[in-house]
Amino acid sequence: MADIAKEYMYENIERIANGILAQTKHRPKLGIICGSGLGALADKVEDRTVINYADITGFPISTVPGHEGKLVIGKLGGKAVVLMQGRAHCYEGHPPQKIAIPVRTMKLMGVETLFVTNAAGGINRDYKVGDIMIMKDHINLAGFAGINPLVGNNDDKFGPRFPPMSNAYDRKLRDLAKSIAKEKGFEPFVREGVYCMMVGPNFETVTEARFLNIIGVDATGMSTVQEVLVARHAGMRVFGMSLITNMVISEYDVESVANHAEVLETGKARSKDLQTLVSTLVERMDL
Ligand SMILES: O=P(O)(O)O[C@H]1O[C@H](CO)[C@@H](O)[C@H]1O
Ligand SMILES: Nc1nc2[nH]cnc2c(=O)[nH]1
Repeated sequence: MADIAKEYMYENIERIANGILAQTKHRPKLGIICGSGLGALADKVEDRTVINYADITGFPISTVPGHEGKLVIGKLGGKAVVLMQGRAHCYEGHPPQKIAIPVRTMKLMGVETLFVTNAAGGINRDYKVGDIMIMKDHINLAGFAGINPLVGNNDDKFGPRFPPMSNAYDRKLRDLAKSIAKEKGFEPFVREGVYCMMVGPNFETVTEARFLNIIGVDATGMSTVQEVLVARHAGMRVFGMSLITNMVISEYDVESVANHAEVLETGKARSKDLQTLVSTLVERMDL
């Protein structure tokens, strides 16, 4: 089996993690990854240290609008957090093992729980643009094609060779999020469902949309799953939310098409509610 490239090795990730910790007084146990257009949550982080990904040697950089590329470390809901304002994606040319770097860095910084958020296209026909989907499970469709960050030599220091994935999304956190949604009057637009990762960067064809619907997918995107695989491999607790920024077109000959500008617009429109959900969850969860 091929050796792991130096940049993905434990010692390198440890170096990155220690370098970040040396720049902040905070010792976060919670990590949050903000998806397309959802980085405004960083404005709620107090007493913060901000580091550009570009200044962290070895960190994957995002080239996509709506992904600021900043690591924000500080206090949210009274708890120390490390928040990623934007993420890198495989379709930008990063190998999946590179997508693993930020999650493993957080783990070696002491993070035990990871929140992931993303913008996603609605596949479930009952969903509407602006709905927030609590992630119950995922399908790693990219993994079916061999794109999986856990492929290659396994370093047991990161986690076991064969990690289970049947309970990837923490049930207690999902229940807490649902009860907060009820209390805040968000129930009409908060769902729970299954996310599927496509590699992208193209949006889906009509037949792909129909296929995803048939196999039980509720929403689809081009990220998140790889981060969750790495986090669960490392024994981290995971919670995820998708903002439905558009409905994936599942009828032939429809004139309108999916586009990233619409994704960012919806992000802006619903981002306050998403921020409220996340920050209240952070405030109330055990860490
Ligand atoms: O998953 P996030 O990073 O939120 O972004 C989603 O939005 C972009 C497409 O508009 C893709 O990058 C897709 O994955
Ligand atoms: N694959 C995919 N990713 C998205 N991200 C936001 N919207 C979409 C979508 O419709 N499809």
